[in-house]
Amino acid sequence: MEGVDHLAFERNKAQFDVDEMKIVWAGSREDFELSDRISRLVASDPVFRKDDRAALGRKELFKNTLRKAAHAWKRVIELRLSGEFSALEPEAYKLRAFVDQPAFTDLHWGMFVPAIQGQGTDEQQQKWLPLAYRMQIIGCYAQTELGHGSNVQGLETTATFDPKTDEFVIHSPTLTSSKWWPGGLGKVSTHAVVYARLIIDGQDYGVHGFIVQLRSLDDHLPLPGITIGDIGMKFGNAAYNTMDNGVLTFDHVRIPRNQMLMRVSQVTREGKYVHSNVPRQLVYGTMVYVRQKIVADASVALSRAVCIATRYSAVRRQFGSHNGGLETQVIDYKTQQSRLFPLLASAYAFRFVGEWLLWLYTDVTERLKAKDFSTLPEAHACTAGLKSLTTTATADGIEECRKLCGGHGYLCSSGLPELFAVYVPACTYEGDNIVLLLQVARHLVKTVSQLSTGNKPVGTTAYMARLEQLLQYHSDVKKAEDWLKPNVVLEAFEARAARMCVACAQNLSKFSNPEEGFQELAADLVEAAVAHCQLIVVSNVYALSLLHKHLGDFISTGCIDPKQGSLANEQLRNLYSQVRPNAVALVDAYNYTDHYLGSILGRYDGNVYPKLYEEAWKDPLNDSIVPDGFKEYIQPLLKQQLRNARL
Ligand SMILES: CC/C=C\C/C=C\C/C=C\C/C=C\CC/C=C/C(=O)SCCNC(=O)CCNC(=O)[C@H](O)C(C)(C)COP(=O)(O)OP(=O)(O)OC[C@H]1O[C@@H](n2cnc3c(N)ncnc32)[C@H](O)[C@@H]1OP(=O)(O)O
Ligand SMILES: Cc1cc2nc3c(=O)[nH]c(=O)nc-3n(C[C@H](O)[C@H](O)[C@H](O)COP(=O)(O)OP(=O)(O)OC[C@H]3O[C@@H](n4cnc5c(N)ncnc54)[C@H](O)[C@@H]3O)c2cc1C
Repeated sequence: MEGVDHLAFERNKAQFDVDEMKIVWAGSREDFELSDRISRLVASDPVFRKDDRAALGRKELFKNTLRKAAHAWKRVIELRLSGEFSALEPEAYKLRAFVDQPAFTDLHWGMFVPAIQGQGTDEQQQKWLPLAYRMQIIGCYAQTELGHGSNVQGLETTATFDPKTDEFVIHSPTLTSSKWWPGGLGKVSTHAVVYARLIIDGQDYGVHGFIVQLRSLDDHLPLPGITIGDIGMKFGNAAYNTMDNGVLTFDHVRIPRNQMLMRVSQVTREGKYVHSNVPRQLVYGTMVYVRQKIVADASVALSRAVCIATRYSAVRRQFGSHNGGLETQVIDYKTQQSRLFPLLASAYAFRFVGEWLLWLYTDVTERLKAKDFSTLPEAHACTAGLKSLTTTATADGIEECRKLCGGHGYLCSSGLPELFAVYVPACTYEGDNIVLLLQVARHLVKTVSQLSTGNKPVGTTAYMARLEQLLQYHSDVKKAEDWLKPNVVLEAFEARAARMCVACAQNLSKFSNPEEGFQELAADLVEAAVAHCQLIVVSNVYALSLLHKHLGDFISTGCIDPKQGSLANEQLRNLYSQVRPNAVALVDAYNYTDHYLGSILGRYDGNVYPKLYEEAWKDPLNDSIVPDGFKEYIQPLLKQQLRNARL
């Protein structure tokens, strides 16, 4: 019934202050109040309706996205929201809070602006950023090509310096050098940061970033030498098809020398290449920035799915009725809890590790300003590893939440299919997850190999300094509740990660060619990297469910024995019982509006069945009782069969 809270009985079980937890989840009271204000404004603004997307064709869908993005920008200005979040929050988040679907603004604010901020000189920032902030130009990040994405050093687009005219000639020498995938490129962006091989006097200096105008600011037509378009439909119906991922080729396009991003390296008027004594990898800085953002993004996406699945699991009853009484809530089944509650814990764990990663990123950014590159390897390994870990867990978690909702989870009106389709490319963009884990493995193997040189490991690898102790370690857990002690859990995870890393390093040492060994052992190295990244994220409930899931590692590395493994599982069940009365309150703390969730199963009031039934009739297929095509194709067949039967 309208207005009745069908989940009130669940909310009354909460054993903590939900309003306080809302502040914890938002990060601060100010951020809670601002995000609460924006989400309610968006929910009440008809421009931001989301329930029509499944029925729109690609062109209508895209046009609608442009309309939303323009309206969102106008509202951000009207409400003077610009700059209100913490200094590090670009406009992207305010716009994303309004538009809540992939749009060109993600790349303008999330990559084009940060690339200029991170790799542009002060003069270049002074020239280009005001234009970008006022959206007088719209930018994208054009790095990936048809033939290369993971292998950035394999990019083929060239930027050849012409000393006669003091220009770079940007060119696509091969079909595979076509820029391919950049979001916002296909139909909207007027400019791009283009990654190309710097060529001076025939010498190749590797990949650098260049600001290139793509379209006229008058009529939006492609400039001479530019061929540009959309790469076509992607996975899912609406999903990422609200984004114009594009294809772009250059036919000897000329740009002024001062449009090469020159904070890291410079080219003088005479054509001399100057590489200031900074790591060449700073050219990858934008990717590091977005990877750390993606970790926070994972907690948002996973919490949306968990919110839907938790509320619906409390509403859904199946089996268990005695003497005509109520059937059992599916959230009371231990199997449902063992699948759902670790995801609930993961959403919180990823939220908190995302805050820590933002601190690490901010710290390394400050150090870079002081030419202190000491924590750059740690920042690269942590952003790469946690981006990989959290996006894989979130993509798998959203799919698990769909399954936790049974048949109704497969309806678009559950919100889960769309959430999955929009989210899954996160395992690929900003770095394929396996490629990134191999980066972490390189860092770990290097750390282990340097232990003998007296190089003290720091940061997230500091536990490697206690290698001798960790290699002798065996858990002294005697009873289930011992697994509730944080240090007991932490030591088990440290020992597992250390032993898996050392085993890889020892096996690598058997190869005369280290690169050959690395390739041969890549699968083991990835598992060691996952163990290290999980150690970073570990928190009680999240940790024990991981320990149970990866029990084989813990036992095969000798950290724990089967009995201790079963005690961990027993403790996990006890924890599920403690989470159970708080489950609905824990997802209420995300403070998502029904509009933002876009899910009938996840409605705050739990009024699922009447709304599911009501929604079904809105489907265009129900516009007519007899569907188009029936009389044309099926009825003649039926009548013919009937005639045949009478003969
Ligand atoms: C609102 C939106 C705002 C923000 C985003 C918010 C949320 C997220 C939501 C949505 C995201 C929005 C849109 C997504 C759009 C997607 C965009 C893209 O996909 S952009 C393209 C991304 N492409 C990649 O990630 C490519 C992956 N490949 C690489 O990074 C490199 O090729 C690789 C690191 C794999 C190899 O590089 P290479 O130069 O060959 O180095 P090598 O492996 O030899 O290592 C040499 C040396 O360098 C160190 N190193 C490598 N990378 C880095 C780095 N980034 N930083 C620091 N150091 C690095 C490496 O460790 C090694 O060191 P040692 O020599 O061993 O010491
Ligand atoms: C939705 C979406 C949006 C995107 N937006 C942008 C954008 O705005 N700008 C941009 O520049 N790019 C963008 N990209 C491109 C994206 O960055 C690349 O697709 C990504 O980096 C993966 O590279 P790839 O496609 O070359 O994959 P590949 O590297 O070809 O991966 C294919 C397979 O090879 C494996 N593999 C590759 N190398 C190794 C190795 N050394 N060892 C072991 N296995 C390996 C991978 O694990 C994977 O299984 C986007 C992509 C998507 C899907």
